[in-house]
Amino acid sequence: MQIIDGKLVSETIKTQLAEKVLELKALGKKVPHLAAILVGDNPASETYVASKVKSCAEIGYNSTLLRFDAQISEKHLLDQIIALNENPDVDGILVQLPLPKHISEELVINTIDPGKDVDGFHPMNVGKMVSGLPTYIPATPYGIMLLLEYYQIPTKGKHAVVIGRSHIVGTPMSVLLSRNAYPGNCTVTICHSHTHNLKELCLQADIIVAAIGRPNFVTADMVKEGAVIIDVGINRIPDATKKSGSRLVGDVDFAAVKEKASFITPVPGGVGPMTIAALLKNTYYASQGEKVKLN
Ligand SMILES: Nc1nc(=O)c2c([nH]1)NC[C@@H]1CN(c3ccc(C(=O)N[C@@H](CCC(=O)O)C(=O)O)cc3)C=[N+]21
Repeated sequence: MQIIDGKLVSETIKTQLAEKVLELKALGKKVPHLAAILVGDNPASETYVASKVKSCAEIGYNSTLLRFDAQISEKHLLDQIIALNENPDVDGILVQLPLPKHISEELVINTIDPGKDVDGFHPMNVGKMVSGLPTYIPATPYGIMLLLEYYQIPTKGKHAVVIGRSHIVGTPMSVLLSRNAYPGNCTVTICHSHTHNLKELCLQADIIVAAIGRPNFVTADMVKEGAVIIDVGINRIPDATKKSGSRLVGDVDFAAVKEKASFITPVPGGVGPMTIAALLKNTYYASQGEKVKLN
């Protein structure tokens, strides 16, 4: 069994991007600039946005963090996005989700210039991804594809079971795993809350992508010997032994499942850091007027 080191791979990618920034600087060109919008004071969102901004600084990108309180009007938020769309110095725009209930996520995403939509959530970019055209790929599935490639994990003809059908992870992941390229060419089963025979399907899986948002959802009795396990979960659970009073766990019972897996991503240190690395790659492409080409 091999533990997939997402922290290491993300650092490798960040080092490559930092070198590209130095090249741009040497040519007297502008460095990539990511603008992040954070609405409200959800502590998890604050942590994620802070680590995105910190990663930008580490590799030499510019970043702007725009913070608004939860009561911001939808109109005012949309005006901010339009200003970023029109600002030629800004290459990538990220609106941290979830948003307060009075703001339409759909309207917000539709307002972002598709050329600056480094999250890959705009319907035009989703459409391109589904059509197999170069575009910005949502950061979490993109990060997982980069991990599969880095570890040279075989995917052709494999049965991949994706648990969860969100627009951010499960749906794009299933599209990417079934595309005609490497990584890809999997036979994909996408499971969700209405799936009856989840355990049987999982037992047939060569690759399981768990993106449900429930701690210890995938247990050892659901996993075939030698399966590849990708854990997208980020669940904070109470832990009295920790100073913070809580600890981070994924959707997979890591301790038991790792005994059966051929490859497994830990939480933390697996998919999470890769989400940030993939976002930074998208931002680089956006700054160069390019789209992501998955090999
Ligand atoms: N518009 C938008 N784009 C996003 O990409 C987006 C979002 N909204 N909303 C929330 C989710 C979540 N997300 C994570 C990023 C990094 C880690 C990460 O670095 N995790 C570390 C640990 C972090 C910790 O200790 O809390 C790890 O797994 O090792 C996790 C989760 C991006 N998201």
